[in-house]
Amino acid sequence: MNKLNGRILVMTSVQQEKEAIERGCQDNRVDVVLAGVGPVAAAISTMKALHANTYDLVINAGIAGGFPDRAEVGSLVIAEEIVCADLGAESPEGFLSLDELGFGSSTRIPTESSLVLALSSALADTGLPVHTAPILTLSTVTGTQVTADRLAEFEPHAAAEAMEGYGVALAARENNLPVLEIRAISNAVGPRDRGAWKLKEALEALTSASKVMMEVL
Ligand SMILES: O=C(O)c1cccc(C(=O)CC[C@H]2O[C@@H](n3cnc4c(=O)[nH]cnc43)[C@H](O)[C@@H]2O)c1
Repeated sequence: MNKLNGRILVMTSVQQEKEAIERGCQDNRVDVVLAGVGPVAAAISTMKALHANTYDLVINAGIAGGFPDRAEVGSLVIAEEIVCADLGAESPEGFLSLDELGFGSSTRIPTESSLVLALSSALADTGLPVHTAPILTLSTVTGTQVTADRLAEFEPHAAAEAMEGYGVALAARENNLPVLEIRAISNAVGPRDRGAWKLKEALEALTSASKVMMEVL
């Protein structure tokens, strides 16, 4: 696969994630920028970064919750699609996305499939556990089994949830740029147990993924 000829913007929500990524990718083609937490902060920060400099690819990278039996703690998930999972309306029949409500603004943004394939096979070749699946974006971290089950049913193939992907992807789309989302799983999606989050393992996986990313892109 040809290496990407151009500059890469990596958006990450918190400083620990930024540092983990920078440890893995010391490459002058790459800027790692703090997005803040949540889709709105991420969209605004990404737009600002894209106005300040010229880039050819936008990546959202960080830690995430993994759906049990779909992505284990310590594994990596590469988004084949970025799905905004809480923008819409509740109804007695279940959640209705913005698309279903007919507002015409898609809550699903595809990622760059050739890069997803190249990156996931390179990560698998290095022995890192990697899944390719939709990643959900939510404004609220799931903290109950009821919500976890609802989301797992809403998007049966989603492997992870995080809080920034959709915001970053909207800004990339607005600038006609391809987007990727790469997440290292720190915790299971389910009843809140912040003490059980494996931050060190997830941040190490993020560093390993960043090294491979720079070899591939
Ligand atoms: O407390 C720390 O030391 C620390 C170190 C690194 C990262 C954090 C974060 O809290 C990052 C928040 C970031 O992580 C994503 N995330 C992680 N797990 C989930 C989840 O289960 N559901 C949704 N989002 C998750 C999210 O993108 C946050 O922005 C703390």
